[in-house]
Amino acid sequence: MAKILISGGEPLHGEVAISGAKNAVLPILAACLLADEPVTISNVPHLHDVTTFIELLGRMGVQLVLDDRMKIHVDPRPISSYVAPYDLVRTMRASILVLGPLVARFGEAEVSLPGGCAIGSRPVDQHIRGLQALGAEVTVTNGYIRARARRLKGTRIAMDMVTVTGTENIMMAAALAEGTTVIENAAQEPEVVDLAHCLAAMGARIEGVGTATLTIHGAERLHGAEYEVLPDRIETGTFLVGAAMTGGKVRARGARANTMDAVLAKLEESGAHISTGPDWIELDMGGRRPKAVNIITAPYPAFPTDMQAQFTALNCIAEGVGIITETVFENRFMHAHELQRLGADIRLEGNTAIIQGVPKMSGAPIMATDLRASACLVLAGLVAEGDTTVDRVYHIDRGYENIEEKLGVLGARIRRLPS
Ligand SMILES: CC(=O)N[C@H]1[C@@H](OP(=O)(O)OP(=O)(O)OC[C@H]2O[C@@H](n3ccc(=O)[nH]c3=O)[C@H](O)[C@@H]2O)O[C@H](CO)[C@@H](O)[C@@H]1O
Ligand SMILES: C=C(OP(=O)(O)O)C(=O)O
Repeated sequence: MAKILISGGEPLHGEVAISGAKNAVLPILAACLLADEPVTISNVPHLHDVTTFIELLGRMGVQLVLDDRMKIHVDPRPISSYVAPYDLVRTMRASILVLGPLVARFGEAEVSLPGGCAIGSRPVDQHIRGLQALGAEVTVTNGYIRARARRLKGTRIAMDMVTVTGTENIMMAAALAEGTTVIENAAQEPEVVDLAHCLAAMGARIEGVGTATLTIHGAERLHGAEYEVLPDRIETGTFLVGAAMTGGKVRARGARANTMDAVLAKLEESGAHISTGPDWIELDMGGRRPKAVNIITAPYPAFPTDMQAQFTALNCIAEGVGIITETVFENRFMHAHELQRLGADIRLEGNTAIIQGVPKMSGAPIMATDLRASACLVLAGLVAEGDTTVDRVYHIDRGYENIEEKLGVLGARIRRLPS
């Protein structure tokens, strides 16, 4: 298994190009199933999850052509199968996103239940309930969700909790339903907004985009479109935290500050100077050690759970005590034990981590357990004295494009050790 080796101690300096957002491109790829013409998506990040989604659509018979500028041309017309099999779904939960589009456009879908993962149990009951409310007949047998419908019918759906992919699945299904659907308690994440904009480019009519109430007027058909995926706010945040932890100065190019208010506020609170432009964010730490920050994760626009691990790493070497409470997933502190191996002082109490910053950590072999945990461990390696090797880095490749190259350009001493 490939590992990443980091020799800590170098501050990050320079400019880094931000890739398209994983959590936007995956639902947008699923949305292509709704169109009756080809869709072209640009700013597609080179990620393992994207490759998996391409494989999933390809197995269904969808024609995908990737050009060298990270554009994908998706032609859904040759589709011949409506199945998302277990072997792909188990490696990428986002495969559940094909459920709504398949049943809305083709009247049937068979998608493996994703099951739990390292960060929590992650049920999909809201996806199923939403589709049932739209009139689909849904059964769950032998580990598969099977959904059928002649034509979905618009209705009012109040989600029990804010769910990102749940909102996306229902929004996509409703885009081809008969009549109007209202989703209450909808997720407001920028990636949900990006999907709504893509659907609009395909001819969907959606009101309330970016709010907790979405009104979707179902269309008879959705047509082809060209759409550019928004920049990844979590990748951006990860590099900025790296700069803050190492006392450096980094400009994230192709980043959108207006999707990152909660994260940028916490970085400022930690002592960073932040400046922004229409498509860039610069963080200058001026060689200072960060101050500890308290964080409570919650759905957008509050602080994102996908940045929790990175700020846990920051608090480890910060001045003072930082308290981090995770409210979205029940088991998202697996990185804490690995950080302790580097010398971090972390006490876990249920869904809260109490972190007493230490002046220095020391390198050690550590193991990644999930995507953001691996990013957090790499960040910790940047400041730990000596060598840190992060094992199981396949997790990081799910959501970060060339992370070691990008950090290398910023001055980090980092390289991938082949398996
Ligand atoms: C591909 C993608 O976009 N992934 C993101 C998405 O995941 P994902 O969409 O899977 O996460 P959700 O927003 O659905 O999960 C939020 C909470 O709701 C619970 N829940 C969700 C659905 C459901 O039917 N029943 C239920 O109980 C989950 O277990 C979790 O506790 O949003 C998460 C929360 O911002 C992010 O961490 C993930 O990076
Ligand atoms: C949890 C994440 O992704 P996924 O929902 O794809 O597992 C993430 O991006 O941090």
